[in-house]
Amino acid sequence: MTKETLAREIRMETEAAGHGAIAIRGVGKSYRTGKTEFQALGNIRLDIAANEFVTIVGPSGCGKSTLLRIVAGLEEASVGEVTVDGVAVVGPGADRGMVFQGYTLFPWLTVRQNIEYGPKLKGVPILERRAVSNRYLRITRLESFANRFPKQLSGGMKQRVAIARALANGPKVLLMDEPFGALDAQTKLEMQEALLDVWAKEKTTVLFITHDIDEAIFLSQRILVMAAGPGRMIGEYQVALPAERTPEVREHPDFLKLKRELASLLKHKEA
Ligand SMILES: Nc1ncnc2c1ncn2[C@@H]1O[C@H](COP(=O)(O)OP(=O)(O)OP(=O)(O)O)[C@@H](O)[C@H]1O
Repeated sequence: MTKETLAREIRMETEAAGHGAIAIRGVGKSYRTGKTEFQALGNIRLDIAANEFVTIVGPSGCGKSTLLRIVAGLEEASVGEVTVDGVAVVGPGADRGMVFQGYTLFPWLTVRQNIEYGPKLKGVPILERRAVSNRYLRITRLESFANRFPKQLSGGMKQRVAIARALANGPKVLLMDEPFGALDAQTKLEMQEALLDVWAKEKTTVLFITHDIDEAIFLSQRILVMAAGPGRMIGEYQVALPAERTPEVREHPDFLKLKRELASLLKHKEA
């Protein structure tokens, strides 16, 4: 190996390692209502590697959304710090794309205009913007709907536009809070496969929240279980399933075993 090749490999590895790595360091969050203080999150410590797909599950009210909003920079931690590639999060940023439940599309803009909205705000020239929207229309299989308005789309399509719009900003991290919670069962399965496809192509880091254990196992490389009082991590599971998640993976003995373990842990916590 020549010196140049070695230098290039080291550079590539360093760049890959520094692309969307999240560090959550001693994060806590308290809310004050009148004289009472409520601790929504305890002392959360968590490292998410660049390009990792991590899902958080846990009972309602355990602080999943609060944690995600802190990583997004939409809410401030009471204590502790979050960094992305070593840079402290102090507010929302284009390095972190967000997709939430429900469709936060601009109803007065077409699908293409919704996708190009972020790049346009950043002053990306029209031809470049067009190339970006073409890429994400293709990846999310929405090419023939580019000129439709959101109200002319199905729920699954709208959610695909929301994902395409988040990706069009070139985020290193995709933060998803129950993005498929409102979809019917069949569309949800299609969206899960579409998301894995996008993730494989775009190499973003994904932090995903869901109530659906099947969804968590199907999508993730790692699953974290949270409990309330105050919100904290009580379990961590590596998902040892084939990297390529075909529908058959749902019948895999390891899938079913993990499903039973997670269900039992969550049931115990909610009792
Ligand atoms: N702005 C706020 N003011 C006061 N309390 C809040 C606020 N936001 C969240 N909480 C409380 O913090 C706790 C965690 O809320 P959070 O929405 O993070 O839970 P969650 O795990 O995402 O729940 P769900 O699964 O139902 O969405 C809850 O008890 C909630 O009532």
